[in-house]
Amino acid sequence: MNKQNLTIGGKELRSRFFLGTGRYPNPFVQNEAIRASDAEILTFAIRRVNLEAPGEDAILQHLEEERNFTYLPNTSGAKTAEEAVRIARLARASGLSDWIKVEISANEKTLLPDPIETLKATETLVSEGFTVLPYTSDDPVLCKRLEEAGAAAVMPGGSPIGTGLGILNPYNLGLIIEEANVPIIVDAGLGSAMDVTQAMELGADGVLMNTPVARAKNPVKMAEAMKLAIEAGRLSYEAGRIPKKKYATASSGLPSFISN
Ligand SMILES: CC(=O)[C@@H](O)[C@H](O)COP(=O)(O)O
Repeated sequence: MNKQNLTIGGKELRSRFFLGTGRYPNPFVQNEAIRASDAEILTFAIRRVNLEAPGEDAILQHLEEERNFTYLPNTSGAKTAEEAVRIARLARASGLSDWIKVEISANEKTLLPDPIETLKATETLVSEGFTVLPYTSDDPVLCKRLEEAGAAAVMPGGSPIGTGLGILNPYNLGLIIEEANVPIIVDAGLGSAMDVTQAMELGADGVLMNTPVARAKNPVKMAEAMKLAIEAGRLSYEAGRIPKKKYATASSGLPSFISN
């Protein structure tokens, strides 16, 4: 079967796995998990990076140099559009990337994204030439507005960051995917390979995860499990599942190519 690669901001990606770099037990495990995930896009909080010398940074210096990663720095910690825009400009000025994950939350308890500030920041950063991937709530109207504002991909949450609760509203997510003309990446709240497969079978173009890999008992094995779940879910989506029915049909009947 012909598998189509994902393209974001004009860049063709071989992997649909977006991986966070925080909270691993140590840099060695982080590196092995990244390798096992086969992720190409790595995200990290800009506020945790030493922007004076990104090459010597504690997070980034451990990443294998031979692999060709695309960095997706994120604005986590920002509480307003103004703060997020300032952080993004700093990251670009220090040579990190002009790809930016807009992440704005004011509520420490839920870390849910602020929809209004997220839209404002997206509009500003798009107008400044950034490739913008906003992390947002799973609201179909808002996701459409972000697409119209020029987001290169839209990233609705499955559930709050770090909860591992999985996809709380598959109905909304299905609508978002159905309506979208840009890639939809499910970002945050996934906990297991089952959640990932569900996201991909709903038709998501990719998933972004950090906690379920970094905090697993064995992050390297979990990174591989998530990679396989992404591939299986995508393949199943492309193959087209059977419709759900209320009553049984004997599966031992004659094949349709004989009975017809
Ligand atoms: C690293 C990052 O960007 C997180 O803020 C992201 O939203 C992932 O969430 P989980 O940690 O729940 O996978």
